Amino acid sequence: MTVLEVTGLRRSFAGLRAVDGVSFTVEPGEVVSIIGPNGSGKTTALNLVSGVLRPDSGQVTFQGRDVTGWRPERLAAAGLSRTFQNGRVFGNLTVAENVLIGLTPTLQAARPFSRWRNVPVLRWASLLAETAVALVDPPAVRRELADRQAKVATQLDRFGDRLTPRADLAAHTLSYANRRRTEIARALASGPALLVLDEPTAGMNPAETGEVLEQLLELKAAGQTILLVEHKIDLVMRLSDRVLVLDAGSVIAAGPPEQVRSDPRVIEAYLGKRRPAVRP
Ligand SMILES: Nc1ncnc2c1ncn2[C@@H]1O[C@H](COP(=O)(O)OP(=O)(O)OP(=O)(O)O)[C@@H](O)[C@H]1O
Repeated sequence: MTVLEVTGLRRSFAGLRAVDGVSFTVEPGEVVSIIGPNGSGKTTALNLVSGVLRPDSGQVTFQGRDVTGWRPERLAAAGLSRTFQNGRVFGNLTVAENVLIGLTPTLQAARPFSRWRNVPVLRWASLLAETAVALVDPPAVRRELADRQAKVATQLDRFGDRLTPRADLAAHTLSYANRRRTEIARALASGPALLVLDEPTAGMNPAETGEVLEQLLELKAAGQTILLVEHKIDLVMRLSDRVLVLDAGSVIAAGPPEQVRSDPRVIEAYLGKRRPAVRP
């Protein structure tokens, strides 16, 4: 079954068409990258897919379900996790606690009636049940929490010795690259059907970028389906099965990396905009 199907997605800001009729699919096990010049609508497209923004029109179908307009936490529980362009971790929580948060959508014993959270009247019952369980601390919840610790360790180990020795440090003490790794580990913790990454190597030096690329290639080899926005073309070329090129909110090219790279419209979109307007 197609993991993600986006049809005719549109979103304007004060008359500016940031995303203007974008359609694409992501199949199981695929890595699909969205590239394009600055301001072409890449992050807005990710925000529409992951529920951070509501589309003006168009449809988002995730694993066969129409999820258009769903909030990010509901999408996370359904199996769509994402990271953000600037890296968002809770600075005062430890690295392990940050990753633990990523497991919240998968909790069952500790979050009874969590299905009711999306029903306006019943969500209070769900919150009350959660509070009661936290106060009583039954054995099933304790077992679930112990199981979570093991899952956190697995996620941290994914990043070699970058995160595991720092598991108990507050996230604000980490280097920028390690904060980004923590964010990816958190997004992966719930075992998402689709991992959405917004510029996972932004602000990283070439060595750090190469390391994250290797980790993403490992994830891909393990069958993880990924949708990403990225500016670093070498990484996109090595990682992607398909590349989607946006310009001024529209898809101007889509296909395998080599095909897209030599597409005259893509070269024009990139190089045309870099040419100085006035020559001395
Ligand atoms: N919340 C907002 N309010 C107003 N305009 C916005 C908002 N978000 C995005 N835009 C505008 O929409 C257009 C697309 O922005 P977007 O951030 O999606 O582009 P991008 O391709 O991700 O850019 P970059 O590569 O620089 O991150 C830009 O012109 C931007 O200024």
